Amino acid sequence: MIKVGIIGSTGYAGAELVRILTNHKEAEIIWYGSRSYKDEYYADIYQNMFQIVDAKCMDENMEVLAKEADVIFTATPQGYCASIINETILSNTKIIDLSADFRIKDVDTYEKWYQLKHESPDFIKEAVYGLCEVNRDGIKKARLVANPGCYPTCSFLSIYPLAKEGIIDMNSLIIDAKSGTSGAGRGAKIDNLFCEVNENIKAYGVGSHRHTPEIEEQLSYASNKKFAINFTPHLVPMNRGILITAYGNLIKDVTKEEIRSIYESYYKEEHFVRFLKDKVTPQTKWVEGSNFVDVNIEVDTRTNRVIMMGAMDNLVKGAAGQGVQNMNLMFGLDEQCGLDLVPMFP
Ligand SMILES: NC(=O)C1=CN([C@@H]2O[C@H](COP(=O)(O)OP(=O)(O)OC[C@H]3O[C@@H](n4cnc5c(N)ncnc54)[C@H](OP(=O)(O)O)[C@@H]3O)[C@@H](O)[C@H]2O)C=CC1
Ligand SMILES: CC(=O)N[C@@H](CCC(=O)OP(=O)(O)O)C(=O)O
Repeated sequence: MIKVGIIGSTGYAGAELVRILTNHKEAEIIWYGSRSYKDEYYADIYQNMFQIVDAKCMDENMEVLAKEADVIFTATPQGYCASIINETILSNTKIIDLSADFRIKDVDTYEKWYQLKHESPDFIKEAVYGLCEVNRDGIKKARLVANPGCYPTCSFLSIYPLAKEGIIDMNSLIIDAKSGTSGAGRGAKIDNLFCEVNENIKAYGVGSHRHTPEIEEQLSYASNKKFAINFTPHLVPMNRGILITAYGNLIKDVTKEEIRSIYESYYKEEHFVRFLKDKVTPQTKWVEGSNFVDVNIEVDTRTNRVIMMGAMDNLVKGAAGQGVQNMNLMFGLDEQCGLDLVPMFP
């Protein structure tokens, strides 16, 4: 059994880790980390876990936890993981960080976009970006995995085959993204109050969202080019889900059928990426509660652009599910272990 500690187990991403790992046959949660609910029963905070989880929350003590746990998930705000990590911890356990602390290789870029001083820049080089579909071999050997961001995961997997094949002008890329409010976490914020979100839709972080450099960096590795994109997220009145619609100018003379066969060849072995049938547009409801990313494309011959679409559950493939997928790889398990989550509908 893999012994798992979760720091931030009372947040939305942490709670989703608890939900998934509770059903994982090879893993056992030994530490429900929380500062605010120390010594309280986890199931008193999340009553959906009544008679399922019979454990109390514990304040984090990384030195002790690192000795007891085989892997620690940090489902904590930006800056936390970088503030606690050290060689002693990493020589005792593995870390899967759900925050952005180790996703961006250039420390100045991280500090500029996150407005935070990075407290452990020495570990950035070692961290493996935990996008299993592209970094499988590195993840298997990693001690520290930077779990990708939710918008970057959905954006990247929707665009990756065309970036890799050099079929679109990367500088022409525009990503329009939408997210449910669980993406903003459980902390009380005026922007996420019912009256602010319900019956409403708005763009935010326009031209300045912190996921922009993460998407650019990962797509630059795929395309082998440096470029700048437009990325505009929107907050929509639903609990879960991310929808991406991306636009790029075609720079090769290819047909839609050829593009479809490229996607099919990239994703035919990828269990969690479902390339949909022609004309079927991805929907957040079709992936809710699951680790799937649904992807499709359309070619607009009138404008010579390809339109790339993706849908995903931000808390599963966008956070906890991807984290567990990484854990499975790091411990030599079947990548799908514990992730046979059938999407719920309606
Ligand atoms: N929500 C989402 O869809 C996604 C989230 N993520 C990332 O996952 C991480 C957690 O996000 P999310 O669950 O949404 O956030 P929440 O605000 O819902 O949860 C944050 C958790 O961190 C704990 N916490 C807060 N401050 C500290 C601190 N200083 N030290 C230790 N623990 C702290 C809180 O618990 P307590 O006060 O009980 O200790 C809480 O459990 C973030 O880095 C986020 O960017 C990534 C992808 C998607
Ligand atoms: C709706 C909403 O507010 N979403 C969050 C992104 C989700 C998240 O937690 O960011 P990471 O994936 O980088 O961890 C935001 O825009 O900041």
